[in-house]
Amino acid sequence: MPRFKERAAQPSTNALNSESVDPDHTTLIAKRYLISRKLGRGSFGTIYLVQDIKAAAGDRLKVLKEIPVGGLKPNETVQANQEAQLLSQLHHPAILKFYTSFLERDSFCIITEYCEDRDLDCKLEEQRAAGSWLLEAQVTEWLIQLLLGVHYMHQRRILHRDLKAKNIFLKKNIVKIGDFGVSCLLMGSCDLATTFTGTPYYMSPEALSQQGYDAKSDIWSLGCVLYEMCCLAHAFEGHNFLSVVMKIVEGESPCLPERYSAELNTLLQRMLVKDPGSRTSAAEALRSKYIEENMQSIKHKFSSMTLQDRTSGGDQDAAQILKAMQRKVHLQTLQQRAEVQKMTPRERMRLRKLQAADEKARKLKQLAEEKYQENCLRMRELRCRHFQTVTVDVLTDTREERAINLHQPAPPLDSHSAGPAGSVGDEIAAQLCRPDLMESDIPEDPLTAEAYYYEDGFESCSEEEEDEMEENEKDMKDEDESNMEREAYDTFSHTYGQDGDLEAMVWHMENVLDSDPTGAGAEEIQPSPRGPGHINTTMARSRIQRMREAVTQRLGEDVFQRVYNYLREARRRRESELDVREALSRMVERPSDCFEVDQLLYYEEQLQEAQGGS
Ligand SMILES: Nc1ncnc2c1ncn2[C@@H]1O[C@H](COP(=O)(O)OP(=O)(O)OP(=O)(O)O)[C@@H](O)[C@H]1O
Repeated sequence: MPRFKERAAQPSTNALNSESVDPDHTTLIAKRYLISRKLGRGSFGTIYLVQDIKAAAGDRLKVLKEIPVGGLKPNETVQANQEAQLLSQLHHPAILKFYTSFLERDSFCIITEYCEDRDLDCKLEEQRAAGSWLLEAQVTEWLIQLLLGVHYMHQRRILHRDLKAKNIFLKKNIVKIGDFGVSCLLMGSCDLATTFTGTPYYMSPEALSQQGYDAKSDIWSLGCVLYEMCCLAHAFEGHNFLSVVMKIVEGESPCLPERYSAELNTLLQRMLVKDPGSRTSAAEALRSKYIEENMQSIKHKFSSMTLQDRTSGGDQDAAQILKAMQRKVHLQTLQQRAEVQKMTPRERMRLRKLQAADEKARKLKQLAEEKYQENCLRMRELRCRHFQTVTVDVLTDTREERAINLHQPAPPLDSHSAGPAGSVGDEIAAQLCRPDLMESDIPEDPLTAEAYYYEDGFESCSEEEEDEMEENEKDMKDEDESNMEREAYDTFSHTYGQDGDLEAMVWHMENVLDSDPTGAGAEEIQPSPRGPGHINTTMARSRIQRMREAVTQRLGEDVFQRVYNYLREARRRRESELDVREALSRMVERPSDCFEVDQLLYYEEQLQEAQGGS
């Protein structure tokens, strides 16, 4: 029984069960997310629009994907959290931002960016309904963004496994691929992820014939999306699950209609090559002449759009200057980066240590300055108060007492604090200030504080430590690059809001266009095959259960059971597609409605096999 139904029975305690459960929208999830409304239901869980009350204004709308997981084992949770941590560190304008994930009341929750313009599937449906086509310029613009996003993820060894129009979102005409890397995170085992998350129409021949899944399989799916953008229909259609599978594995790849250029069609053919070894990669596709030429013009278009936005209602010169400054900062960063890359690992490590020391010294100096100012203020106050006391004493004390007060200064504390001819007030103030100094151990003088840190901290790094650190050099370099990307992305998105995506896209296009044209160093790293991995049968079962419920609802309990029993036997007897279609048309009005029953049987078979093999 899925969680949602269980939850509906106890509305007062759950915010995640339906649109109406939390009418006041007052229940906080994970202490920061307020449900605004339900967006839809997917094959794994339900999607909600939420308000992140801890986010900055203007950045509050996010999406919560709630996936019922039942009793996940602790090791499954740990693995999911590690994967989630990795995904949250990725930043690309064409990749739907994955913020975080957590477990809440037996549900695995994922928080992502919200795309108000819905998904590509909806967009294509609108075109179909209006009887119109997408212009090639629009198709190419989206395709380039998709290739950039896929290339970025493949370089980081992350596969999608379920690329389809429904997983591509639109935000102010920028496309964003959702659920990248999420299938493995949910399924625990990547093999099982391919089987249970892939959508048949987009699955590659090698994935369907169980010959493995790699980066090229994602490219096949992207080819299917390209075809769909041009023809508003699936690249491989069929009346039932098996006929679609047969067309993908054995049939001819379709061509684009003549209203699209031969170059775009050639690219499609390269993406739909049956043999994954001969199929194009995202990096190769991005280096093709057709894509490069279009990328140049899209880059100029995006650059001028951001410039225009900033100039509307503002000073054009200022925007030009801002743009030039941005470019300069970008170039300086690249230049500095190039210089750093020329250094030996040891030099780079020293530079890093110096930079870290500089930063700490700067902070200490700032702290010392603040303390210094604070002490000066307190000294002035004390002097002032003492002066008042002395004045009062002068009026009230006896003559002898006055003599002690005025002519016998207190013994100096030490040469440092007493001062050459310190007055009584100075001495008392010094005495009172001293405990502060001893307490913090930070020299009062800002310059001394700076030197103090270098003496104390920097030299304490031994050569052995340096050697050890050198081993981590590559990891740190990768981290640096990823930090740079994140900083660039954060700067773009925080400074320019929606424009940030355009700016970031231009930045990524420039990187691809400026990269070595021979392709050296641009090779995509094949995603690392994971070990056998445990099989998250809970997720697979939950996926099957949800599918069964959805089909039963559509066909009705009785019809579903009849179709299910018939298809199971027919598949076992290997009946021909024609016989199956005829038999199904006697049971239901539209045999195509049984597509998912077929798929369900396939899933059940796969799960049984996986369990037997695990
Ligand atoms: N980040 C998002 N921004 C806006 N709408 C979203 C977002 N994520 C999902 N949706 C919407 O929520 C609904 C369900 O989405 P979800 O991705 O779970 O299901 P799906 O794509 O239909 O199926 P599957 O689970 O097989 O991918 C869809 O209508 C989708 O457009």
